[in-house]
Amino acid sequence: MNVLPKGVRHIPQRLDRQEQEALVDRIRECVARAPLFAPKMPRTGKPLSVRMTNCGELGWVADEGGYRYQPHHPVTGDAWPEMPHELLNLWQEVSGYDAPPEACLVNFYSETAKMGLHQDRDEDDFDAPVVSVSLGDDCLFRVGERVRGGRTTSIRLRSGDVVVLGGEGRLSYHGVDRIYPATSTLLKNGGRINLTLRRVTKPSAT
Ligand SMILES: O=C(O)CCC(=O)C(=O)O
Ligand SMILES: [Fe+2]
Repeated sequence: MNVLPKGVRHIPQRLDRQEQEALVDRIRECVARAPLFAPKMPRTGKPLSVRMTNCGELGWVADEGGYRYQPHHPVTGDAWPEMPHELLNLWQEVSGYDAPPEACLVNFYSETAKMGLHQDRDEDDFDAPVVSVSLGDDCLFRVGERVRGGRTTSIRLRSGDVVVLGGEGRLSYHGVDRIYPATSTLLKNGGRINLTLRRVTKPSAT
C-alpha cells in the first residue's frame, strides 16, 4: 500500500477530459507569449531535463544566478502571461487558502525527462500549499519526508490528477522518476505537462 506523507493529497482524475483540453489550450496561449526556456542548475550550470515557462504575476526561474521568482521572462524580458481563470478556480477549490496563487510554473517533460528529489522552498509563504496538475503522459512521482534521505513513496500520476502539498507536507521532498511514454492522447506530440500553482509572498506583506 502506498501511504502518502501527512499533508500530501492525491486527487485522481480531478479534471475531466474537457477541462484538461481547455487547460492545454490556455497553456499553449501562454507558451506563445512566454516561450519555453531551459532552466539551469545554479552552481554547475547543468541544464535540467525539463523545459519551462510561467504564468501569473511571478515566475520561477533557475540559472547561474540562482533559483528565484521574478516578474518577467528571463529571455524576452516581458511580463508573464496572466494566470488562466481555470487555474484560479481550481486553486480556490482545492487549496484551502484565501489569497490567490501568484505563480504557475509550467514544466514540459519529454519522454526522457525527469526531476530530481527537491523541496519547493523559494517562496516566502509556506502556509499556502503547492497545487500541482498533471496533463498528458503518466509519470512516476516520488514523495517523501521533509528531510533529504527520508523514506519515500511512489505513485503514478495520470492526466487530470491533482496533488496538493500542504500543511506538514508543504516541504516534502518530491520528484519525477520517469515518464511513461504514449500513455495519454491529450498532447498531440506526447510528453507530460505539469503545472504548479504557488503563493510566493505572504498576503499580509502585499
Ligand atoms: O512534475 C511534477 O509533478 C512536479 C514538478 C515539481 O516538483 C516542481 O516543478 O517543483
Ligand atoms: Fe517541486
